Amino acid sequence: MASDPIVSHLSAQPGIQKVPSPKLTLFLRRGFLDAATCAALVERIDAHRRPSTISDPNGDDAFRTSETCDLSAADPLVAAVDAMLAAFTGLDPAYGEPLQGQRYAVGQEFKAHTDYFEPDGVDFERYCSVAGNRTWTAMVYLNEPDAGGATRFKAIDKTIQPETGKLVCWSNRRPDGSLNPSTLHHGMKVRAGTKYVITKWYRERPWGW
Ligand SMILES: O=C(O)CCC(=O)C(=O)O
Ligand SMILES: [Fe+2]
Repeated sequence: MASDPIVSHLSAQPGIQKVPSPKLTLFLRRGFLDAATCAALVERIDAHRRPSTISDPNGDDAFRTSETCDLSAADPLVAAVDAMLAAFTGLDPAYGEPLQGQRYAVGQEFKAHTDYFEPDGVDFERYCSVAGNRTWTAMVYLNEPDAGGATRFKAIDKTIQPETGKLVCWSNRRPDGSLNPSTLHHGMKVRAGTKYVITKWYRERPWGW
């Protein structure tokens, strides 16, 4: 099979680490953002947060208990970070959803989920009719909570610890293009301190704004 150009692009980036797994295409890059940029993003998240939501509600009101911040693309810092993510991943910025921040206080989490939308889910049309499903996820930890808050990929038994500025990115699809359930991941409960991340999701087609 022809190699995925995004995987080739990512593999060539300085400082990149590929997590060895036949099940999942997952990369890490420590120090992707510097501490000052992370701190500036944390300030924005603190100022503009709202309760996080989920698609395809499953009856568990405690499934995602964090708060979310829609970061403004008109903010030069946000635009610069967005451009860095596109350049680093090789993904077309036109295919990206608006950058979001997530904040987890003690006890908050995002239980095991996949970032793609289930094609047979009630919310599929609503979220995917224009831009298609999510292809790649890029996430950057903005700080280090005092305890807890790791991201766990159960299917490959890999737990990633938050570290200021560390980028995690993965394909939500298998090499043949099918949705990959092995991307199941859990933003684990923060036990002490507060956790901040930014998340960027890319789609199959342009986002449309
Ligand atoms: O906070 C984390 O570690 C994971 C966040 C996540 O999976 C998401 O926002 O989709
Ligand atoms: Fe996720």
